Amino acid sequence: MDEVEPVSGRRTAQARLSFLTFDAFPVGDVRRPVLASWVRSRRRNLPADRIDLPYVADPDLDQPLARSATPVLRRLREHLDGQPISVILTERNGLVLRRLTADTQLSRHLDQVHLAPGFSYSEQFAGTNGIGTALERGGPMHVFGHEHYAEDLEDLACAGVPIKHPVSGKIVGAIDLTCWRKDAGSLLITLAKTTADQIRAALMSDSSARELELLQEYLQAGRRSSDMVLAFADDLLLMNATAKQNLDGSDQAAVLAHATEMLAEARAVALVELPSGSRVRISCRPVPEGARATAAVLQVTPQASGLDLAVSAHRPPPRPDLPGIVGRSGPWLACSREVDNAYRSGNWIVLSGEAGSGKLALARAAHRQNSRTRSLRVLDATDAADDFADDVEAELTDDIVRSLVIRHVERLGQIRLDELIGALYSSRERRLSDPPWVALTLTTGGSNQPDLGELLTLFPLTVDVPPLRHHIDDVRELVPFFLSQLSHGDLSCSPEAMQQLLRSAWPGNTAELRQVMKQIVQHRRRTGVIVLADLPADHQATSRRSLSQLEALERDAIIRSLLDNNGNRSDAARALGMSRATIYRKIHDYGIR
Ligand SMILES: Nc1ncnc2c1ncn2[C@@H]1O[C@H](COP(=O)(O)OP(=O)(O)OP(=O)(O)O)[C@@H](O)[C@H]1O
Repeated sequence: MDEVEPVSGRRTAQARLSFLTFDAFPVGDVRRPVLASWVRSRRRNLPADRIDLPYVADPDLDQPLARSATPVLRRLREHLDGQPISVILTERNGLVLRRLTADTQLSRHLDQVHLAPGFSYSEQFAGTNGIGTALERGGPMHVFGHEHYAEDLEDLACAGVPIKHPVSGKIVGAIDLTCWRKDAGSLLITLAKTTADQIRAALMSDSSARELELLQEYLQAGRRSSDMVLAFADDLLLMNATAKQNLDGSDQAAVLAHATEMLAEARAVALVELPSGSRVRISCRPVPEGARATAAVLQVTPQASGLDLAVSAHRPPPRPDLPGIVGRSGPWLACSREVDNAYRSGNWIVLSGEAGSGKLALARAAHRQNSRTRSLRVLDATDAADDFADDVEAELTDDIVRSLVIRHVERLGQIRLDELIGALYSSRERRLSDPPWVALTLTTGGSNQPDLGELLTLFPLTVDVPPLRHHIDDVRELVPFFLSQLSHGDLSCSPEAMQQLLRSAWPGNTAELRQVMKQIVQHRRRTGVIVLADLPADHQATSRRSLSQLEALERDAIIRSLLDNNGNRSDAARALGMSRATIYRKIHDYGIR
C-alpha cells in the first residue's frame, strides 16, 4: 500500500485541511496508511501548525547501529554526489543519530524543522512523517509533501525504512532519505530499502565478529574456573553447566539485571543476594574490554559457605507464573511474564513462534490469571470466511468478552487482513471505557508470512515464544504434566526414557510432545512406568547426545544461515564468521540435512 504513488498534491492538501477541521473529504484523496497515521497524530493531540520535538544533546554514536551504518552512509553520500538528498539514520525510537547532506539549502531547511541529530522524529512527537510512521508501522513508508501532519514539513518528501537486526529480527533503527517535495520520485524508497539492507548486512558481519569474541572469552573463562560462568549480549545468553544447575530462572534474571547495571556503571565486582537467598559475588568483564560494551562475561562465586547453593537446589520450586502452564526455564519464564504483564497493562500483543510452541496456551493462561468472571473467545483465521471481520467485531463488542485470541493471522489473505484491521479499529473506538484484551498468534516458519505492517500498529508488543528445544529442560516438567492430564496420574516416565525425550529436537514443539504422550497412553501403556521401548520409533532412534542451550542456538543459526544462502555451505559459513571446515563438521555433528 505504501508503494502506491501519492494522489495529487492539491487534493491531499485539501483533504488534510478538511481532516484538521473535522470536515468530510473523499476517502480516495489520502492513502490509507497516511490517513491512519493522521488519526493517530490527532489522538495524540499533536499540533499541526508547528513542530515541537524532544532533544538530547549528545546522541550515543558509540553503539552497534551507528558504528555499522556509518561506512554505508558515507558511501551513499559519495554516490549521491551533491544532489539535494539528505541521508538520515535514527534509533528505533526515532532519535536522529546522523544526518549527511551535501546540499546547503536543504541542510538549512532541515535545521529549521529540527530534522537534525539529537531530535526525535518519532510519530508520537512529529506526527505523520517518513521516519516515525515507518517505525510505527514496522515497514517502509514514504510520505510526500502535504501528507505530513505538521505543515512545516510540507515542502519535503521522506522515504523511511526500519532496520531490523539480522539476528534477533527486532527493529533497531531506521534509515530515511529526505529531499524537496518537487524532486521526489518512487526511486527514493527503493534506495532507502537498499541502504537498509546494506546496514543490516554490516550489522550482521560486525555482530558475528562481536559474538565470536564473546564466545572465545566465555570459553576461556570457563576453562580457567570451576565457578558459574555466564556471558550475555543483546540477544544472547550463554551459561555453563554449573550456572545452569545452581541458578533457577529468577536467580538468572537477577544476575543479569545486576550485570547490566554493573556494565552501565563500569563496576567490575558486586556482592548480591539472589531471590533464592543465596549470596554471590559477581565479577563482570565487558567485551570488548574498555568500550561502552553491552556484552560481558560474568563469573558468579557463592559467598558464605558452599552450602547455600546446595540448599537452594533442594528448596521448593518457584510457583509457576500462570495457571495451567508449566516450565521454569529462564526463556520460558521470561516469556510467560511478558504475556502476563501485557495483559495486566491492557496492551494488545502478538504472540509469535513456531507451530505448537504454546502461544495459545500462554494467552489462555494470562486470561485465566487475570479475569475470573468474564469470557475468553478464540477465533481461528484458518479458512476465514467472508464474515470473519464481522465475527471479530461481534466478539469485541460483546460486554461479556474480556479477551479475544485470533489464531494463525499469517493465514489471512490481504483482503481479510484489511477487513480485520477495520474491525479492530472500530471496536476499539466503541469500547473505550472498558477495552477488551486482544492477542494474535502468528505461527512462524511456514512459507506464507504476510506483511502485517499496518496491523502491528494496533499491537505495540510482540512476544517471541521460544521453541521447545530452546527451553528443553522444561520437558522434565511437561512430561509428568501431560501424563497426569492424559492418564489421571497412573503413569510415570523412567529416567532412560526421559533422557531420550530430552535429546529430541521437537520440531513440532510442545504440541508434538503432548501428541507423543497421548499416543503412548492410547496405544502402549495406561499405567506403570514408560520405558524406552514405549517411545515411538522416531524418538528411540537418535543416538545423539542432548544439546546444551548454546548448542541448540548454534545449530539453529547454522540452519538459518544455510536457508538464507540457498544451502551453499561456504556462503553460510562466511555469513556466520566460521571456517568452511568448522561448518562441515558442525553440520555433521548436529545431523543437519
Ligand atoms: N508450557 C506449557 N505448559 C502446559 N501445556 C502447554 C505448554 N505449552 C504448550 N502447552 C500445550 O501444548 C499444546 C500446544 O500449544 P498451543 O496450542 O498453545 O500452541 P500454539 O503455539 O498456539 O500452536 P499453533 O502455532 O499450531 O497455533 C496445547 O495442548 C497446550 O495446552
